[in-house]
Amino acid sequence: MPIDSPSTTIDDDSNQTAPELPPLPGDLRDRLARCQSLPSLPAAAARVLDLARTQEPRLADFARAIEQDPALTLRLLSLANSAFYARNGLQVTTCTAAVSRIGLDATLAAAMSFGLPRPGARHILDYDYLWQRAIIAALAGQYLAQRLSPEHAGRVFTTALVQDIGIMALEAVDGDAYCHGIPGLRDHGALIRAERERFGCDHALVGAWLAASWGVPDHLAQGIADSHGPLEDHDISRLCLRLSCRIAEAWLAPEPARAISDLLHQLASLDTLEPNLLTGVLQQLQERLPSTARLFEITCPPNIDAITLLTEAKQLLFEQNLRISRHLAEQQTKLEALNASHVALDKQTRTDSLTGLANRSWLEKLLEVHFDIAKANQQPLSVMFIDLDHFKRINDAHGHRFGDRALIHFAGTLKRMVRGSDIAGRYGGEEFLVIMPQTRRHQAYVLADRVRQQLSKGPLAHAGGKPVHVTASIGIAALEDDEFANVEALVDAADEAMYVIKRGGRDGVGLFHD
Ligand SMILES: Nc1nc2c(ncn2[C@@H]2O[C@H](COP(=O)(O)OP(=O)(O)OP(=O)(O)O)[C@@H](O)[C@H]2O)c(=O)[nH]1
Repeated sequence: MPIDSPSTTIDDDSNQTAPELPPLPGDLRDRLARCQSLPSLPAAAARVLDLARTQEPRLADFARAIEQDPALTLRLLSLANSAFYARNGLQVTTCTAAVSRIGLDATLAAAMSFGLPRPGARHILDYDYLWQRAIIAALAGQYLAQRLSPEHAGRVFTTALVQDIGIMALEAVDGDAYCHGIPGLRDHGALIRAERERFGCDHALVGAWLAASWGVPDHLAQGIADSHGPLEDHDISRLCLRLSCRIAEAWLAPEPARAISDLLHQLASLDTLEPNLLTGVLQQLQERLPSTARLFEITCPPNIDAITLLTEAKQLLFEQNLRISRHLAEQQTKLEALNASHVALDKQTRTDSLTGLANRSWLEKLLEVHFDIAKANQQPLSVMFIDLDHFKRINDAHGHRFGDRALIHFAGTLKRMVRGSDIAGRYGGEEFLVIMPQTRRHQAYVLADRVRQQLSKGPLAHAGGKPVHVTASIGIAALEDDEFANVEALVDAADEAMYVIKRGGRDGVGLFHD
């Protein structure tokens, strides 16, 4: 029920059973129960609450209960005659008319807040700040709820107004120790953390316990207990309440524009809220805070121009986003550089450092993959095992470095001769392996013989101006008849075919099986 629409019920669903409140830590509950100076309700407010709990409360009964307390009556009359409620300009003079005009939720809120401790010398805590926070949250929450869930606007107003009564209770129970043990009231997040560390729970739960002990409707106590939850909540009245205290904190922050910009940033990720809603809330606060502060007899919170505040906040948010995207771009560049070095590193671990061909472990990994593919798709796959002949003699005759150059030269020749889909690698020493996917043994044979002929055609290198010829023994095995259980068997077969050639006099190509 919105605060400005009179009704004789507190809230449409106020009689629904709310979930039970989480229990207070045992020792704190005992201390609260023993404490003589907890905030209490004036008798008139207690009677208003009693009436609110009855099945069908009547307007006249409320008015009679309030009339018992002249100060509360005066407060209600001024509320009903304030600019917000007296839109038609007519003044009300009786309690019944006042209750009828402002609605029962606002009546309840006024009655409850009337009994709460006021700013004064007795308190160490900044009660001015607490009260300012309370009325800003109440107005903000009410505005939000009127737009998002009008039937809950009254409830949100009342709950937001009294959501921090737990702070008053903790001050009463723990005195100076509490006031000096907390980091102040202005950073609510830090306050909550300090309370949880000190008492095992925060003031929201204590406030809910206190409100329940006054006999408030269950939903009100539950609302107080829920008030510190995250903004990501699809329950609209909870969201309005939680957002209301964040708005209050931002309005009262030393740098409101920065605080609102942080809030805008948080709201950007919520799909439940339209960003423009915040503009309306801030304008509403600017308009209504002075009169509401007068009604509650507290110092008026700073008068901030809503439009300027939002413009500054959006500018700060824009600058912050710009900083974030610059930072992201820098991170991205770093990541790319890291990836590039990783790729380079990875390439190093895959290639043979002398020839630049695939090394043995990479060859084996690739062969595993091609072997599985060929088996699964019943495709041919051939491997060629090449062993250069009498290589020891080359090294012995011309030196190891010359041998190295010969190996590099052969690797280059081999790479140029194989197809793009083939993989040529150095298996070890003067041994090379070529993997030929989708290649039948007779096709592999043609390539192998071409390699052999290429070696015999021209010298592999020159030593002292003289050509140095190298021949090769080549063995081929093919996965055509499904006879090889694994890659090792296939490579062994090619190796065996190569050895047949070696034993037969070298410089030739042999097929496994032949
Ligand atoms: N220069 C050079 N020589 C290598 C390298 N790896 C292996 N070798 C040499 O290759 C030769 C292989 O000798 P063997 O296994 O006896 O075979 P081979 O002399 O080629 O004779 P067959 O294989 O029987 O024809 C050895 O002398 C190795 O030192 C290398 O990276 N660089």
